[in-house]
Amino acid sequence: MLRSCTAGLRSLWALRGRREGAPRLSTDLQPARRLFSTEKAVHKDWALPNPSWSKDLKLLFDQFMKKCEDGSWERLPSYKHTCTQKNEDFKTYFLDPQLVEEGLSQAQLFTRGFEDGLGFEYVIFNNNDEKRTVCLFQGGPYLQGIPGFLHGGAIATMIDVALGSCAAVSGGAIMTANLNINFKRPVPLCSVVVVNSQLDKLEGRKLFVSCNIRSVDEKTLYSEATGLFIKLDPKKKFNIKEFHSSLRKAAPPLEEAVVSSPALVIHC
Ligand SMILES: CCCCCCCC/C=C\CCCCCCCC(=O)SCCNC(=O)CCNC(=O)[C@H](O)C(C)(C)COP(=O)(O)OP(=O)(O)OC[C@H]1O[C@@H](n2cnc3c(N)ncnc32)[C@H](O)[C@@H]1OP(=O)(O)O
Repeated sequence: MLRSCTAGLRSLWALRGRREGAPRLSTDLQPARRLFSTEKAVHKDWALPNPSWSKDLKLLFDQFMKKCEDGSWERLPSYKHTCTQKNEDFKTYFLDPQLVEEGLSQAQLFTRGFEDGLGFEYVIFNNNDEKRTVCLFQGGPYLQGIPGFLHGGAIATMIDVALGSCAAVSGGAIMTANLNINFKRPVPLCSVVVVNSQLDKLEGRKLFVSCNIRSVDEKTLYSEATGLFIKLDPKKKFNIKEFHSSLRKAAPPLEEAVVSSPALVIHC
């Protein structure tokens, strides 16, 4: 397992133009490169193969793309910056327009904020009739928890995204109210896993969903989870503008803020 991860890391370094055995560059330690204006204009769909995808991930991707041909399955696109109709609807109905212009200009989707192969590589396929989704996920080296394995928070994030997408297909604008996860086996870093999610029950505004995470050969069950997602009520707009401006008023100098106030770290 560790050997395959090392191989994965080696190919990732190769992709980034780094020679094996070369001294570690200080740039390797820096956070993922941030792009703003150009990417916003391009609206690249990130749920498509890139050179960091392993053979397993590409194979599974091709199999599901074949299933899409008769219309029973569809690939869900994924963007760093909001541009799907669902995201636009969310901003229109639930957020203050001024906040969208000012406060969210640098915002990007958490799971798409890493360079190719280093973080979350995934694609989600949806089967509308069966009310289920399949998420193909390869967790990169920046998602490490215990050496050689994925961080539990990274797994939880992927579960949230997979279950959330399954719920959003039926429910539209939704938010996670509850997640319950059983971590049964550690997930090897850089391996490919399959997250199978399904909508179990729809009760008013409540969507009950569940999923399991398995190895590609289906022999290993890594995790099982259930989630409750709530369809948002347009009458209850989120007033995060007030929250932001009250933070701005109370903001101490940055160095002080980073040390003393976790809320301000989020704000920055
Ligand atoms: C062609 C197809 C295209 C499809 C494209 C799809 C593409 C994919 C798109 C998108 C993918 C999405 C993937 C992203 C995933 C990430 C999501 C997140 O990370 S969300 C951030 C974390 N979550 C929060 O921060 C929420 C914080 N909580 C809240 O804001 C509220 O509590 C909220 C909105 C969840 C509910 O508040 P209320 O005021 O609207 O509703 P109330 O009245 O409180 O609850 C409604 C019902 O739900 C129950 N409920 C609420 N919370 C509950 C809980 N924790 N446990 C049990 N029941 C709960 C209540 O008891 C009530 O039930 P009774 O109707 O009375 O039966």
